[in-house]
Amino acid sequence: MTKPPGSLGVLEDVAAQLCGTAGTCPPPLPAPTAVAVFAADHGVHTQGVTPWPQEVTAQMVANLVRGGAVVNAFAAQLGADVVVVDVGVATSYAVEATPALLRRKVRYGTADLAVGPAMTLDEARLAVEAGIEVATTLAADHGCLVTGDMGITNTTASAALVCAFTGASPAEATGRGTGVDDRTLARKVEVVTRAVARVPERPTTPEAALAAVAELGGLEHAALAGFVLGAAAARVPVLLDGVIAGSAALVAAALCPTALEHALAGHTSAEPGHGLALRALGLRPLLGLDLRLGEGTGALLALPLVASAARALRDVATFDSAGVTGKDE
Ligand SMILES: O=C(O)c1ccc[n+]([C@@H]2O[C@H](COP(=O)([O-])O)[C@@H](O)[C@H]2O)c1
Ligand SMILES: Cc1cc2nc[nH]c2cc1C
Repeated sequence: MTKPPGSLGVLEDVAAQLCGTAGTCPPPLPAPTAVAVFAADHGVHTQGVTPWPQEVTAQMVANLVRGGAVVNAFAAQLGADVVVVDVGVATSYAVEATPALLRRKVRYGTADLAVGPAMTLDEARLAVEAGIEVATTLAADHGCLVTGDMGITNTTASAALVCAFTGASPAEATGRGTGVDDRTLARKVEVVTRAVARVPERPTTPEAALAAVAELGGLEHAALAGFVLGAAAARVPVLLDGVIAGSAALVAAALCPTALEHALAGHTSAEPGHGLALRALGLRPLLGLDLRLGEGTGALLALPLVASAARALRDVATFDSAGVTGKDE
């Protein structure tokens, strides 16, 4: 290629990874792209760990399906499709049947992870399978999958998963989520501490990973773990969003370590557990914009970088074809 070796830095790693995922060089463009926004509610909401009412999850599902959320605006900018997947929304919403909403509800919100298992092993497995199914279906006509999430309280479950899978302390891994005050943050750390104490540290087997996500997770975390596995099995790159996807990717890595070879980290969010998860996974985030929205927004912003990495390998002339003299050896 007509450039000094290594001059595209991290994008060269991205390009090589895209080749490995597709099994071809140059790689296909990461297009068309689909964002799957996994939505669910959390019993731990009763502990007062977020200022937002639980109903906001259902209300945002309706907003996402109508195209009014930030992720819809970012997806429109890039020509990406947005699909909302209800794996566990607790309250009702009035949305007509549409391909933009997949109803895959496993249960109406999890149980309170502060006091006991968030869900049963069977429910965790069903949510993982829903994620695999959605990825498999989307991968049939998309060249890139993007993770999204919507779930009031889900940064508490994310922090608990990061602690369990990385060994980080609750104080390091727990953040302000949507923007909680000091008292709420202290309560959140205390809840995460109690929950993590019930789980054996650093699950590495598939059985232990499923047990940990059942104990601590949200239904969207389990589904996102499945989504990562499904994308890998279909050999389509999966671009991860924020701390919810990052903590779910820890579950996916314990279910099937090689699946993460097909994952890219779009950004690091402001939530401290996210950086901890990415470091444990060995994933380098493409952007760092202090985002803390979720929905898939940060991952989508990184999509043009991934596309440019593919373009470089596909379109750039070689020294021979362009008649450019190589460097002296
Ligand atoms: O993506 C992130 O890293 C991220 C960081 C902070 C908040 N969020 C979003 O905010 C919601 C959860 O925040 P909270 O404070 O209710 O736990 C949920 O809908 C997430 O998508 C997302
Ligand atoms: C309004 C709102 C939108 C969101 N999108 C993702 N998480 C969210 C949380 C809230 C509160």
